[in-house]
Parts: sequence; structure tokens; C-alpha cells
Amino acid sequence: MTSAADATSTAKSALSAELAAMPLALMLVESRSTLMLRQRAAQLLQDQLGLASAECLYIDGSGRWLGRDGDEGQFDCSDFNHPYAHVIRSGKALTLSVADARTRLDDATFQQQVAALGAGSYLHIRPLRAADKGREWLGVMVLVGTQSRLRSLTEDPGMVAFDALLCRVWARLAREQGERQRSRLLQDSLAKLNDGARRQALADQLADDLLGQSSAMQALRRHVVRAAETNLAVLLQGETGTGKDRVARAIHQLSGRSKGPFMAINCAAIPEALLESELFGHAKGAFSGADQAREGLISQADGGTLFLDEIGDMPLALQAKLLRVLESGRYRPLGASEERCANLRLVAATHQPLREQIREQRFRADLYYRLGQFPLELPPLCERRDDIATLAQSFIRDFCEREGRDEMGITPAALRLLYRRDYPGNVRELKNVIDYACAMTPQGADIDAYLLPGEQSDQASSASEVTEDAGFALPDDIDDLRQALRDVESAIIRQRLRRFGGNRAQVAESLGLPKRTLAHKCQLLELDTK
Ligand SMILES: Nc1ncnc2c1ncn2[C@@H]1O[C@H](COP(=O)(O)OP(=O)(O)OP(=O)(O)O)[C@@H](O)[C@H]1O
Repeated sequence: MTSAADATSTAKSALSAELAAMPLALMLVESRSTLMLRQRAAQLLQDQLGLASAECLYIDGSGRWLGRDGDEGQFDCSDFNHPYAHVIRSGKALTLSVADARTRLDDATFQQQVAALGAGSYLHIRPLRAADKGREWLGVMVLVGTQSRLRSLTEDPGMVAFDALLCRVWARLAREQGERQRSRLLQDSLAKLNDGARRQALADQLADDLLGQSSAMQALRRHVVRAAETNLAVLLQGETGTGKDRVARAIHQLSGRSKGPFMAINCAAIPEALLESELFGHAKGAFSGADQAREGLISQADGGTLFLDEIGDMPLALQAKLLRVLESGRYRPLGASEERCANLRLVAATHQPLREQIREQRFRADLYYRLGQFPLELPPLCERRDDIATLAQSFIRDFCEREGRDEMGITPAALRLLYRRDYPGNVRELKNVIDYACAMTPQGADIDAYLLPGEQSDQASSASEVTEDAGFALPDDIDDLRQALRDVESAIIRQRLRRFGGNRAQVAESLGLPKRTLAHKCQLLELDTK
């Protein structure tokens, strides 16, 4: 009876000891990260067992290194000059005296670690392994204390249970942290992907307005999208007719200011005396003739974009004032007593080499750098000849729509000529060439090479004039007779084709040639491929 009662009371006291330990277990279970768990576990052991110190080292993601929280020090898991590698290799706890550790193990980091410990103390190192096989090794527990405190720990059932709980919670937290990290990475890369795809879609959309599939144009469209995402001042540089005006409008349209106004001014086209009041506005009576107060473009562009074309032609005095607007966001209309706030994005353009102008002291260097927060270079047409066909076809469509003409094509010979021309006026020049050729092309026909204006046709008309007057005025520098004869022949045929509106039968008759011969010559001279 008595022994049964004893057994019951022993069981009860074991149960109450276990229950008393529950808040401690709960502390571990409620850790929110593996770091917190390691710190709590170490603190708990140190306090409960009365140890000099306790810490948990963790094995990093590569499985190669044992790391210490809050410390750069690492231990190579395969370096047996420290005791942790032995514990990991054997999977068994190890107890050794600090004196022993100092003499027998010479890993520098480990030596540094034990140097601070009292010579009479002992190290007790326990392996920490997750039951879950996916990430078997978690780390090691390092306890420092007296030999008598540590000796009994190896097989202590309480310690074994503690290890099991610690490893279980650790493995769960590590798994959850890994999943969170993976999902964050996935979200980040999806966001990047979405951003990239969204930008590419916008750049593709721009291709309807900024035509051209050359790599230079594709890059330009991507930069326009990027520029539109910011409020930075944009400086467009490029030869005349390369599309600076178009790009400025595209930046505005794509920007957050697209609902606001787009105000443009050509600094070269306005007399110097007027430019300041055009930009800044003026108060009533500011100068003789200022009967009314007038808003300037800076004020009219409020909430939107101000486009200053030909900025290289802005007078120096005005450059200083513009710089002040850009830097302080404030300006004063002419004759006004108070300053006003400017809320605009500035896009400036020039075909002039501003750096040269700076050297010649015609342009302020500080303004140049302020304007060029987002510099954009527009490529000349001769550097993107691949775009000529696309541009030409689009301009033909525009012409037909504008003029109510039937659809019109362009012959390959004409396209070849377009491809070879020089374009000092860039896209504007190409557009004019096409408009002229469209106007000259008979209804129902396609644009033919002889209908293109320019050098060749000029040659043609001067050659024909001379032919009809007193013979050929020959250039002095002929060094290829056959080519020279071909040029004259080509000039004559072009001129006749123009005169007879492309009617080859009449041209042949007027030149005393059989139609077939004329057709052959046209082909050779690339006047027609039909
Ligand atoms: N990429 C393009 N796609 C379609 N049209 C274009 C393109 N680039 C230029 N153009 C056309 O060429 C002409 C000149 O363009 P724009 O006025 O934008 O050039 P610019 O560089 O501002 O010229 P400038 O320096 O002489 O003011 C316009 O008719 C414009 O529509």
C-alpha cells in the first residue's frame, strides 16, 4: 500500500516538475525566428543550469560553415582543429576541459573563443540535429561550466528532451523562414518582371508615334519610357529633323503630367526682347505697351511640361533666370513685385553642340548640367537607314489619307534610291521627299524612282536644259567615262519620264527608242524594275 502510495506520489511529483517546465518550453515554442530561438535556448540553459555561458552555433545554408550569432567568426565544419567538427562528425556530445582545448586544438577562431574562459572550466558540446531529414544538421550547443555541472548532462533525459524540442522548433522555424524568403524572392522577381514587361509594352506602344525598328530607335523608346517615369529635366540633343519635338511630346504623354498642359516654345524663333515676357509673363505696365498683365509659358505649363526648343539660342541673361527657376522652383514675372512657384517638368532640345557653346561662353555650363539631368541623344537618319522603308511607307499612308488619294505603294527601285540618299534634314527631309513624290505620282501608280526629287533629278533637269539648248555642259572632273555617260542617260530618261507623267510609250517615242529598249535601260539605271 505504502509503496503504491509512494509510486503515486513520485509520479505526481514528476508530473508537477514537467508541468512546471511548461512555461519554459512555451518560451521556446513561441520564438518567432531561429535567432530568437537560439538566444532564448542559450539563456534558459545558462540560467537553469547555473552555467558560465551557453550558446548555439548554427550551420549555414551551404552546410559548410558553423556560424555564431552577432559575430563574424565561422568554423569550417570539416576542420578538425576545433571540437565542433568532431561533434558534428560523430553526432555525439563531447566534454573537454578548456586547458585541453587550448593545447590540443589550434583553430584560430576557436582559440580566440576559449582564451576568455577560465582555465579550470569545461566545455560541453552537444550536436543539434533535426528529425526532419531535409535539413538534418542544425548546429551545436556549447555549454561552459564546471566539470561537475556538465558531466551529468550527456545522458540527462531532461537535456535530451530539451534538445529534441529545440531542434523541432528550430527546424520548423528554418523551414518557415526559407519559405518566406523564397516567396519574397519570387514576389520581387515577379514585380521586376512586371515592371520590365510594363515598360516594354509602353515602349512598343510608342512605336506608333516614334517610328523605326532599328536598335537605336528601340533604345530611344525605352529611354523615353524611363524619362517619363521621373520628373527630371530632359535634354534632347540631335540634328534637325530627328524627332526631338515628337520625343518631347511622347515624354509628356507618358508621364504623370499627361493630364496637365504641354507648352512649347522655340527660343530661336522669338525675338530676344520678347522671349523673357513669353516665358515669365509680365505685370500690367511692366513696359510700354504692357496694357494688360500676361501669363507666361512657365505659368501656363503649371502641372504639365514646358518644352524649350532650340535652347542653344537662349540669350545668356535669360539662361541665368531659367537656371533659377529650375533650382529654386520660383520665378518673377516682368514688373511683378512677388515671386511665384513653378510646377513644371522641363524638356529642352537643341541641335547645336552645347559643349562648344560653353567653351565659347555662349551657353552657361551650370544650366547645361541642370538641363541634362536626363540626357537623350536622337540618332540621325543616316545611322539608322533600316528605318527608311518603315518611315517612307508610313508617310505615304499619311499623304493618301490627308489628300484623299487611293492607296499608293513604292517600287523597290525607289526604295533603293531612298536608302542611298544623304539626309542632312533627317526624317523631316525624308517626309518632304515622300510628300513630293506622292504628289507627282499618277493616280493608281506606285512611287517610282524617277519621281523622287533631289540630286539625281536636279542633274536630270540641268542636263536636259543643256541638251535642249546648246549641247552638254560637261563637268571637268569626269574620271569614269562609262559612268558619266550612264549619268547623262539616266538624267535624260528621268526628265522625260517626268515630262510625260511616267508614260513610257511616249518617253520611248520622244527619244526614238523602242519601248523594250527603254524598259531595259530603266531597269539597268534602276529607274524602274517593272
Ligand atoms: N521617329 C519618327 N517617326 C515618325 N515621324 C518622325 C520621326 N522623327 C521625326 N518625325 C517627323 O519628322 C519631322 C521632324 O520632326 P521633329 O520636328 O520632331 O524634329 P526636330 O528634331 O524637333 O527638328 P528641329 O530640330 O528642326 O526642330 C516631323 O514631321 C515629325 O513628325
